[in-house]
Amino acid sequence: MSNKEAVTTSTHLKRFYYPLDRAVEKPFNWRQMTRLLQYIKPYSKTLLPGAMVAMFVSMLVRLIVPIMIGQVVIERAIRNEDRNLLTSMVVLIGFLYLANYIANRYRIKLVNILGQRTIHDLRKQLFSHVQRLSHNFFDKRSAGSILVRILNDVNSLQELFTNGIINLLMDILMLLGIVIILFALSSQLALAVLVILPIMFYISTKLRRNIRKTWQNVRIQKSRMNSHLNESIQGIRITQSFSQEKENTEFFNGVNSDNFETERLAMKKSAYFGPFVEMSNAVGTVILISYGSHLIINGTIQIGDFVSFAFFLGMFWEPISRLGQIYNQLLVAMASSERIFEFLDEQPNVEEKADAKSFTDMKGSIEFDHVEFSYDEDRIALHEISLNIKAGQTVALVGHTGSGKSTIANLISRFYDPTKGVVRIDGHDLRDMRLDSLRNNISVVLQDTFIFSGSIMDNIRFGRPEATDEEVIESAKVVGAHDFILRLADGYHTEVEERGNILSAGERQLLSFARALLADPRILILDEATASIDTEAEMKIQKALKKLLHGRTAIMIAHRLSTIREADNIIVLENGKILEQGNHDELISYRGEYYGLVKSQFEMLDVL
Ligand SMILES: Nc1ncnc2c1ncn2[C@@H]1O[C@H](COP(=O)(O)OP(=O)(O)OP(=O)(O)O)[C@@H](O)[C@H]1O
Repeated sequence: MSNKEAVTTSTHLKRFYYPLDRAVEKPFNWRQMTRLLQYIKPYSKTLLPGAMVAMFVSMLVRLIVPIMIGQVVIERAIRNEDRNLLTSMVVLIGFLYLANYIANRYRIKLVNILGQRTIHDLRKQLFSHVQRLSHNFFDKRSAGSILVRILNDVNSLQELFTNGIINLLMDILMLLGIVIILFALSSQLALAVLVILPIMFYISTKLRRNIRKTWQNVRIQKSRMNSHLNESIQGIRITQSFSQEKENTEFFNGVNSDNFETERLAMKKSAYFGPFVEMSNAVGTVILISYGSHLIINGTIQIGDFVSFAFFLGMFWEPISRLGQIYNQLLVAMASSERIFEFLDEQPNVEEKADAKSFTDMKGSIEFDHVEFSYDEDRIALHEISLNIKAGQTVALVGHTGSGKSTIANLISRFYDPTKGVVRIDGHDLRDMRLDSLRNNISVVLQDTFIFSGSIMDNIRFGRPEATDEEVIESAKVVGAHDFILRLADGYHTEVEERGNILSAGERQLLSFARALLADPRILILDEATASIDTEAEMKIQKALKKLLHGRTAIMIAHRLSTIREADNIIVLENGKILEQGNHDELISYRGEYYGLVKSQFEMLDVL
């Protein structure tokens, strides 16, 4: 089955399929390989030397023993019936094999630790780097595709780091050693036996390439299945609410069957390889026996050499077949590492200057000075925005969906930099300031509050990890969350699973207020939650809000008139431009867009 076939079997599943992560392997590239090897460098003085010594010991034993058997045991001890020599040789060979066993165990242990450490380091570096990247990086990618890189791509390097690199070295040296010895023992016999090598190489390369392709398909299918599962579980509530379980199951069955089919094919093809290597071995042995015995009879070689030769020939196919496997690993590693390095080379758009200053005692005045911004080159999200927000003021941003409200909030937190113009806080251009000192002074409360898995206590403490339990409880009391928290099974220690599904929308909102209050920011950005909250909860939230806003600069993306009315300044946006601004009374008397908005809300209430 070709790549294309495998991918299009379930065409309805295109959405679970990340084009970025398609290439499963890439041609070998030295520059990339050198970069990969850098990850082993920290262990070049600790784990690597031990593994190399162990590898050499084991190689030496495996090369010496067959020679000892041929030259000493057969040609001297047996031929001369020297029992003493025979006994000491048996003991010596026994010891050598024991040394080989110890060296192998030691090598495997060290190489495993080496592989795991490098993978651990790489994943750590990748995660902390990705975490620092700017919002625009995440805008362009699905969470699934980022997940695939941090998990699957890094995993696929593990095999290379654990066994691949050391085995590669060992197999190349071993093969070289065997060929030299075979020719030294009998060049005639070596030539005769190795005649099948090019044929075997040709067939095995073809076979391997074919097998590799089928495994590529398996990986693509697995990646799709992961993505589908991820989306299905995350979106289970929507699926159930639209009664789409049956369709969803059909989707899953589709991917599952594709996965089964490709895996079955891959297994079937892989099963040819082992017997093929054995077959080559058998052909080699037949040539060895027929031609070798002829050479013994006419006295060209001795029996001892013949026996050693047979031993080495038996050892010859193993490194050859393993080298093919390592080559595959290398190609897969090339594709994975290219994607990993692409992430690592990605620089945050929002950069911090080397001499960036910190805010000390931020007051919280905000200024937009002729700010223009676009997410994409072809669409401007904010046009020439100029506004002044005094420290401690509450400003409501009002406007139709897509008018640019969240964009303004994003620029204040410096999740993006303006394309033109300057955003200032306390008179400082944000681009001159340290990001942590800016964001430590800002709390963002989003409409869809993100609750992390952990206890209620941990979740409130998120913005200020050093806060004491008493401080957490106090902030929950201030925003009126204390009562509902006490009603939960374990109070503040109740475990809320990822996204806080056990809490109601209003409770989640109160929790996020407590979180914001505890962080004690100078600037608060609130994306107002609306629809899901009943009147009683809304009143509670309004009360909580008052406490939260007290003494801070607040930017509210407001939908409810009750909130907007209280704001010191209301900014009405349309298509990224400021249409009008002023307080409620001023804007009502102006009878513009805002007036229309208020009127339509009242009309709606009348209808109700
Ligand atoms: N990450 C993004 N990448 C590209 N375009 C974006 C992105 N976020 C928003 N936009 C676009 O920028 C414009 C302003 O969006 P913004 O989110 O600021 O609107 P909003 O007023 O907050 O809308 P809403 O009330 O629906 O939240 C819209 O046209 C939107 O499509």
